Amino acid sequence: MEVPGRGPPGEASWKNLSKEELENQYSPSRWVIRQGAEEALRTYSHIGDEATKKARATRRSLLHVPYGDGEGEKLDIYFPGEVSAASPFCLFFHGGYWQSGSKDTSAFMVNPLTAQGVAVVVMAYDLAPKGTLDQMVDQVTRSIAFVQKQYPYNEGIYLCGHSAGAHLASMMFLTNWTKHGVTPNLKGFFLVSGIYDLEPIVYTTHNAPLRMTLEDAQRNSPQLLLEAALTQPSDPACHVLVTVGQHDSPEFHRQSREFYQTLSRRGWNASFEEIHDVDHFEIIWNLTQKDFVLTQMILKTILQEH
Ligand SMILES: N[C@@H](CC(=O)c1ccccc1NC=O)C(=O)O
Repeated sequence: MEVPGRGPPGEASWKNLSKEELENQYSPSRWVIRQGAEEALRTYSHIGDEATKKARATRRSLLHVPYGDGEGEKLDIYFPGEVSAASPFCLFFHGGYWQSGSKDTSAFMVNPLTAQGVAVVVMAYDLAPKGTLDQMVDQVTRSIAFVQKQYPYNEGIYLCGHSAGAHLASMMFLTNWTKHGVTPNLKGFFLVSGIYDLEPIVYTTHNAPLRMTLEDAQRNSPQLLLEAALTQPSDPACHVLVTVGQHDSPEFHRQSREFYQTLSRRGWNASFEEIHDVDHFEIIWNLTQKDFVLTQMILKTILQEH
């Protein structure tokens, strides 16, 4: 598909980018600085794989728990050492442009969080081309409702998503929970290097398996939906941390900044942090480290509130 008509001159708009430049801006691996693109993607999978093996070997867990009837609708729950149904829960949504990644290689944050009394849930959703954006959003919604029903005495549910996973988490700002029979005890969002306006993606090669039309992209863009919504935050105390890596591309920076601004205007208790000296992948794989600045921000937010 051709990139649509150019935006107004002078306006910093993705519509003024050439097709090649748009592809570049939305290819995170081309922006890593310490490795080549391929090597960065391999390191990301390797660290995810090792972190998951370590989490499964050292933490009490429930693996491949069905949250729905679909074949792919499974999640893993990792518990803190002190077994208590009342701990806070952090749900992680992996990235990979809605077409790659797996819960079985995404337990990055499990060890440092469970060590501090936080249960971590890593969920799987149906990747494209099997799953559509609408289905993935529905799966994420149902996985959260499932955790709330299983652990009604939780001390808060926190959502953390990376890249495409941050998009899926941020669609929850717009969920009407009534048809799910439960309102989750949502206390915070950690949105990491996310995409909140899907329209530019329609014109990149990433859309080949997704097959999003412009309407699909708009219906699934929290940036547009929140701008148009008349809704207020369901819980004004619920904290939203929008973060982006210093070495993420300018378009990723713009997406995060604009989404943070919209959340603030809509009355959400939001903050924005550019994480120093990390790229799109380091920002997540460093969550395996308890001393990483973002791990500390997440822990501080969760532990302050209960
Ligand atoms: N082919 C993509 C891969 C990618 O974007 C990605 C890989 C792993 C986790 C998150 C990613 N980005 C967004 O979801 C790239 O250019 O880096």
